[in-house]
Amino acid sequence: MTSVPDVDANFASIDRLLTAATANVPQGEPHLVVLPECCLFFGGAEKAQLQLAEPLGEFSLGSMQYRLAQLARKHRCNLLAGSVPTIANNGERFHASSLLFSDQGILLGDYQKLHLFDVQVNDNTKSYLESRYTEPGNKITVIDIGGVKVGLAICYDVRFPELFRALRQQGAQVICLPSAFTQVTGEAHWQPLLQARAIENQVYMVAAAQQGEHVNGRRTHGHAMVVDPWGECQVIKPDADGHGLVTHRYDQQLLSQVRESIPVAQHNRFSLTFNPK
Ligand SMILES: O=C(O)CNC(=O)[C@H](CS)NC(=O)CCC(=O)C(=O)O
Repeated sequence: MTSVPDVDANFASIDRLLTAATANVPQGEPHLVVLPECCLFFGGAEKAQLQLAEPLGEFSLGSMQYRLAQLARKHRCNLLAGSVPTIANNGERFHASSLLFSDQGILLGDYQKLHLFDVQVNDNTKSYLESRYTEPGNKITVIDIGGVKVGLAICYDVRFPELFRALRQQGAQVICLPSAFTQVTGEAHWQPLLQARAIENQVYMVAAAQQGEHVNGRRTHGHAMVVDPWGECQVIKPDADGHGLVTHRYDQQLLSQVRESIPVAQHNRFSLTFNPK
């Protein structure tokens, strides 16, 4: 997507994309659609995201969350909304939350971005300070969808392989990575990072992405793709307005075969610790 700082306009784009994404899905098969980071609001003032933030809908859904749930029901797909703002610290900050809705519109799980992008980049933005308004999360999330374990991570998280190893150790077979990579870092690092995480953990990486030039002049890299556990990539072909989708079928046999032939989980001699602050 090339999301804009206009929630309604992004919802209209998502509705159109979901129509296309679900057109050829066989009845009764579990289907997961992954949207990019900041799918509902991107390219505006960062502070605006704070104003949009809703409480995490554990008991009742906020209005953006409700609309996402309705879309999941309408299109009969499990829907991962890559990072929407949820309230943190009594409204002083927000979490970049990934929310996973079932095809019945039930909130199945959530994840808050753990690693924040406070980074200097040689582009027209120069200096990114995500932690200005965003509160990092403190948990790891793996969710079962139709018998397949789906782990969640967001964008800059992809540079921290320990998170992905932890997700694999918690059973992940698919890892979703909604992203808004910068054009400069994306050109150099996006695909090799995705392939590395897929190959070393023997998982599918489903990497949705913002792409193109946004209203505030920010440029994102795009090249959304699915990488299979062998490292093979299926890359998106966006249409003229920068939107697009790529579809891939989950192959349990391929995953098992890769894990059996190269048993890294058994050979690994390191153990992990996670320090939530
Ligand atoms: O700020 C927002 O509105 C939404 N958030 C983002 O776009 C985030 C944080 S600025 N982007 C990234 O994490 C890019 C990572 C990246 O490009 C890399 O790791 O190289």
